[in-house]
Amino acid sequence: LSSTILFRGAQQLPPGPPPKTISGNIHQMPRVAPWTTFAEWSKQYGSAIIHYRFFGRHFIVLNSVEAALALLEHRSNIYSDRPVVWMYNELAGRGMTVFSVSSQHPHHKIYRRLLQSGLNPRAVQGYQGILERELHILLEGLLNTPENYVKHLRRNAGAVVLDLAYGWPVTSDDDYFVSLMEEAFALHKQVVQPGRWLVEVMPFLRFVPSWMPGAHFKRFAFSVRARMKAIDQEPLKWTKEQMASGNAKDSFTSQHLQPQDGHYVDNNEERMIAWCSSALYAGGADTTVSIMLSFIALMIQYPDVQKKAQNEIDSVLDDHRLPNLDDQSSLPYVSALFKEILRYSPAARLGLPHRVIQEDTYNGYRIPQSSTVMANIWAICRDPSVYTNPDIFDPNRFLTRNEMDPRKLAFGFGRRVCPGAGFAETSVILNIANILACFNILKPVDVNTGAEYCPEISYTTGVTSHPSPFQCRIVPRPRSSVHLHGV
Ligand code: HEM
Repeated sequence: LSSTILFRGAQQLPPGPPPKTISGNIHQMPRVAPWTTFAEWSKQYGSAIIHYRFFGRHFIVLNSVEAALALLEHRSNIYSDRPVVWMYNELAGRGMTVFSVSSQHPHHKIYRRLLQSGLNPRAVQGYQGILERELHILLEGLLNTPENYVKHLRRNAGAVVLDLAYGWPVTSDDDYFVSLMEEAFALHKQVVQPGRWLVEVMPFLRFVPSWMPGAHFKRFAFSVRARMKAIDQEPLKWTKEQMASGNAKDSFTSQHLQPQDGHYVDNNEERMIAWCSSALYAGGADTTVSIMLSFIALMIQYPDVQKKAQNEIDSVLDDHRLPNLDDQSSLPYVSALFKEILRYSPAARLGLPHRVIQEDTYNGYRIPQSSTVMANIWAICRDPSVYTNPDIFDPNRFLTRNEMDPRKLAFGFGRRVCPGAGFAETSVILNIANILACFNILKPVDVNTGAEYCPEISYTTGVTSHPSPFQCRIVPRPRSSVHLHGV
C-alpha cells in the first residue's frame, strides 16, 4: 500500500499554463472561443490532456479522441458526475435539474429512464405529426419573409419541443411559453457566467447572510430561484388543467402523469417528471437552432454541397411531394450532410462539463478527485489525425472514406450522453431535406454593386455556440410553388 501511495504522490498533473500560487490560471482564461485556446495549449505543452486551476478547483480538458473516449466513455462509472455550480445548484435551487443532478443521486437513473421512454426511436416516429405540421409553418415562413429566417428557425425548434413536452401549441411568433423558456435561459446564463461569482471559487461565501453588504450575489440567486420556480410550474399547471378538463393532447408530461400501468403518481414522481419535461426545452431548442443556423451558413459557403444534396432529393422524389421521415434511408448524402454539420460546427463545442468522483490517472498524469473534465469536441472534430482535411466541409468523407462518426462526439459521452440525439437527427434531417427541396440558399448581394459576396461568419461563445447574424438569400425552387401558398 505504501508503495502505491508513494507512486501516486510522484505523479504529476497534466501540463498547462503556469498558474499563480493562489488564484491559479484565472488571469489567462480566454473570454472568447476558449476551445481554440485549449487546442493551442495542447499543442504548446505537447499533451492531449491539459490542466488549469481556479483557486482550489481543477479543470482538465481532453483534446484528443483517444483521451475523451478513454475517460468519459470507458470510465464513465467515475466520470459521469457534474461539477457543483454553487450559484446555480445550491443558491438558485437548481441542483436537481436533469443537467445538474449528481450521477450518484438515485434520481439520475430515473430521469434517464423517463427521457429514454419519451425519446427512443419508436417514440420519435410518433412525433411525425408534430414535426410535419411545424415544418410546414417553417417553409411558409421562409417563403413569405426569408429575411426573418432566424426567427422562423427558432420558432420551429421551440414549437416542436413545447408540443412534445407539454402538448402546448405555439400559435404566434411571440408565444407566451416560448418567452418563459427564453427568460429561464437568460437567467441561467447570468447565474452560471464563468468568472462572475466569487462564491464559485470560495464556496464558504455561500454561508454569508443575504442581508449583509456585499452579499448581492446571494440576493440575486434567491430572486432567480423564485422566478425559475414560477416558470417551471406554469407549463406543468397548464397540462394538468388540460388533463382535468379532458382536453389534454398526448405529450411527454401527460403520458407520464397518467402512466399506462395505472400506478399512482405521487408528488415526488411528479416533480421528477416536471424536471424531465423542462429539460426537453433546455436541451433541445437552442442546440437544434445552432445546427440549423450552421446549415444555412454552410450552404452559402459550399454551393457544390448544396447542389449535390438537392440532386439527391430531386432524384428520390417525384414532383408531387416533399420529403418525409420515411425518405431518410434513401437520402445517404443528406444524412452525411447532417453528420458533417455536426462535425464542422458542433453546437456544444466543449460539451457539458463532467466531474470525476475519485482520483484517477491517465497517460501517467494524475487527475485529482472532483476535477471538472471537459472534452474539446471542436478540437477533436478538427484534428487531422481523425479527419482528413478537417477544415474542408465535405459530407463525402462519411460516404467514400468512412471517417469517424461525429455523432459519437457531438452528443457528449457516457452516462450523460444526449438523450435527444435520435430525435435531433430525425427532426434536423427532415427540416434540411425539405428546405433544400423548396429553396436555394444563396450568398447575399451587395446593394450598391449588385454583386454576390460571401458574408463573414463568426460563432458566439457559450455552452451552445451559434453563428452570429449574417445576410443570405433564400429563394424558392419550382417545387415550393406546388406545396406552399405564400401570402
Ligand atoms: C443537434 C442537437 C443537439 C446537440 C448537438 C446536443 C448535444 C448535447 C450534449 C453535448 C450534451 C451533454 C452530454 C454530456 O454531458 O456529455 C447533451 C445533453 C442533453 N441533451 Fe442534447 N443535444 C441536442 C439535442 C437535444 C434534444 C432535441 C433534446 C431533447 C428534446 C436534448 C436533451 C438533452 C438533455 C436532457 C441532456 C442532459 C443529459 C444529462 O445531463 O444526463 N438534446 N446534449
